[in-house]
Amino acid sequence: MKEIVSLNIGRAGIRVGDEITQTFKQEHDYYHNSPEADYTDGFSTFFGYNEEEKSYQPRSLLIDFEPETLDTLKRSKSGGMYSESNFCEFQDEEVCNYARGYYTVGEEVIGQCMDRIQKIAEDCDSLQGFMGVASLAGGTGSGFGARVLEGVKDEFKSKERLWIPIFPESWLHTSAMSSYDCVLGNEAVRENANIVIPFDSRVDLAGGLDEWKLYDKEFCSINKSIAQVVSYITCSMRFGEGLFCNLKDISKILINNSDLKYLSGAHSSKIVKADKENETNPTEMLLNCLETPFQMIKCDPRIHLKIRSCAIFRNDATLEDINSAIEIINEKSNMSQDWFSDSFQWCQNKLMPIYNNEEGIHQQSGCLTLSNSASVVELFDYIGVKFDHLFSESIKCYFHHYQAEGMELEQFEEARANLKDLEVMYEQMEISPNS
Ligand SMILES: Nc1nc2c(ncn2[C@@H]2O[C@H](COP(=O)(O)OP(=O)(O)OP(=O)(O)O)[C@@H](O)[C@H]2O)c(=O)[nH]1
Repeated sequence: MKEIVSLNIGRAGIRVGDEITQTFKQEHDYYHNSPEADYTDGFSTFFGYNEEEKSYQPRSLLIDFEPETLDTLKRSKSGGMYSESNFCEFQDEEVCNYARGYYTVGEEVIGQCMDRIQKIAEDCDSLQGFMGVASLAGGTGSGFGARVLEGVKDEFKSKERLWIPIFPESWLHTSAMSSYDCVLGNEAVRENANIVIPFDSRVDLAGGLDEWKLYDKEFCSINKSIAQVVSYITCSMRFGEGLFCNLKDISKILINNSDLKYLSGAHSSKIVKADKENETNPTEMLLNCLETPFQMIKCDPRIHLKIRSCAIFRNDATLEDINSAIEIINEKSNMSQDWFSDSFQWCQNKLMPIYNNEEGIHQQSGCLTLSNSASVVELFDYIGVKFDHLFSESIKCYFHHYQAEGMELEQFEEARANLKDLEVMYEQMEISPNS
């Protein structure tokens, strides 16, 4: 299968990236002997054989300026999966905000970083693209993440760029300037990625993932749920057959206008108990995916039009059950009949996600929906209002920190105006979906 290079930038990017890697590894180990899975081929999508170490290693680059996150990872249980070639550490530089990450500090090291990415890409037989994860609320994730994404776009023009930006929840902000970083970082993602799957730290996934508690200090539950969603999206890229056999398929199926490339996920799942007592049927799961608590961005999905949408089932339900679930949703959702039949696609993968807790390893039966939907406007509105709050004051709060790094007022105004334009584009599409 064609390879994907993972780029995990800043603290959140590295921690989420590690959770994704662990999830992949667990699934591949678990299904190693399954006749349905092509282990060796599919495993190579995200893992490569390291001749020196004589072992498979994640095809990832974990990038940070502060040693703490990487040091903690190296000491952790999963640390042994990586080798030094996975780490890109630029120590002793405080990044603080987008401007330092993109310009001052970023400028000094982007060359080295791109050399490392180039090297990983050269080791691939047939690279299909990149999958980046970074928070937009920190200087490294937003600013240096933007620089790396831009570099990847320039150097690997024909390759796919799937970006997973993590948007902050206000009380988790590490810096008062996060609202600026978020809008500036999002502007770079909008311009340089070709598929964007945002995660919103405000979401309450408790409804969807009742085994996990949200807002634990170490972000374990939200990181696990992001990893689960990525596991669904890449399932066919790793195990074959399904909707998204490569990154290009995501664009083909869900993006009909390259300006509208933000995809909203919703996920519902249940641990499969031996007695099947707790089992949730596909209709219930699909209906859950239309409810607010199951969304990856905080929104009411029922009031927004979905331009295109798909469902990925990972369960052992019969085709009859899935078809009847889709029929029921067709009647209940806000999709018009014509539009639904043209644009909705689904697939089933019988290899279920693996869930690990103190009681052992379990399979999870679940469903993910991924939609190109105007509901993302609710997220844009949230970060836009926060930005305006800081920026509209006559003193333009904190702007001098960015100016000191060489940024100009016009860049702020442009990023904000482009965010507004994006909102308007989605709103117009909602009014006339076929235009
Ligand atoms: N989902 C998730 N969010 C996190 C995690 N760690 C930090 N965050 C959030 O990410 C935002 C800050 O981004 P970080 O990734 O810590 O910062 P950074 O990109 O390393 O940038 P600097 O620290 O400024 O150099 C804050 O909103 C944190 O609450 C994590 O493991 N998972």
